[in-house]
Amino acid sequence: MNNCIEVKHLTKRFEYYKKEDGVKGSLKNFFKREKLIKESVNNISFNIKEGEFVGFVGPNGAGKTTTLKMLSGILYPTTGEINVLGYIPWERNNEFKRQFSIIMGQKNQLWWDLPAKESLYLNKCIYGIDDEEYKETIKMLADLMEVSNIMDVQVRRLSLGERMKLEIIAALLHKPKVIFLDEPTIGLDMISQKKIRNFLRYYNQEYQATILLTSHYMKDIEDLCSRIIVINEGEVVYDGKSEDINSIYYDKKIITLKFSSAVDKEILEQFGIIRKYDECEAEIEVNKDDVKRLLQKVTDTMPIKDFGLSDIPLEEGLERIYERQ
Ligand SMILES: Nc1ncnc2c1ncn2[C@@H]1O[C@H](COP(=O)(O)OP(=O)(O)OP(=O)(O)O)[C@@H](O)[C@H]1O
Repeated sequence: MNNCIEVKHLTKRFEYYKKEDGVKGSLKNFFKREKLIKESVNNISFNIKEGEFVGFVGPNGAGKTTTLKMLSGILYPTTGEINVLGYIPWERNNEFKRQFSIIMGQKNQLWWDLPAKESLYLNKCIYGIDDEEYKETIKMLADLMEVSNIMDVQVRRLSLGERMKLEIIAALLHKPKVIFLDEPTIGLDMISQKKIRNFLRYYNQEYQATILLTSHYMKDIEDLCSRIIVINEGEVVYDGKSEDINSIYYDKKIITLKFSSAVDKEILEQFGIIRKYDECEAEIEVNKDDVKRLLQKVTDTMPIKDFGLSDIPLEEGLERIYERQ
């Protein structure tokens, strides 16, 4: 498959001035300003193939949004090259604009005082979508997101989740081939997050859309992205399969136990590493091969009310990657 996004040695350096406190400080700044430089993105390179769904993760301030803004042409890079669908994003070619979308969970594109359907209609006109196609697409997207009944409601009256679903519909009306998603599920409840995840999965598969997703919710990344690019302090520190992030833990599992009466921590320690303990509840890290034998022993000898088995959370592998830097 062809590369749809190519990034080579991309760097973004922001220059700004130190602001001193108070009136005296402002006066001083007026005559002599101290220039500061922030290297938000530092020499990153990666390629993304057509139809890939890639997670772009990193701690706060790592450079994710800055990169997405450069990929969509909102910001110029300081140095480096970007090619998206054969276009240089900051040249803002009209053909390019018709083929991508950027959705930012913290920014609105819908008009606050109008019903959502009017903002959607505005996008129809901007993108020159014909009437029949518009009707069909709106119906299909609104049904999938279950928002047909709120199209007439003024945007300011909608809940955060409802608004986000409509923001996504507005951004996808022109059926973009490339989508940059910056925290689309931020602040949403679990049900809305799941609905949006299902929708994005469907859209990616149905239209072979290429999607680059940033999210601090690891469930979004785990559920949707087979590849993850990790950025930290402006540098790419991992680019590979999501499942390999926790490869160091490949032989580990977590057993969660709930007891009907208190169990001593010392007794549990013989089974593995205690990750959490609270008299009637415990989480123990164990070797995969021992799970069956340990569960048998635990159920035979302890007042078990409930138990569960899970993998080591993705966050832990990511933390190790951040710390390694
Ligand atoms: N216009 C600007 N001027 C100066 N510094 C900036 C500017 N925009 C961003 N930065 C800095 O660049 C760094 C990267 O910011 P960016 O928004 O890309 O991070 P992020 O990875 O998206 O973080 P978060 O997860 O918190 O959204 C931050 O330290 C930020 O303060």
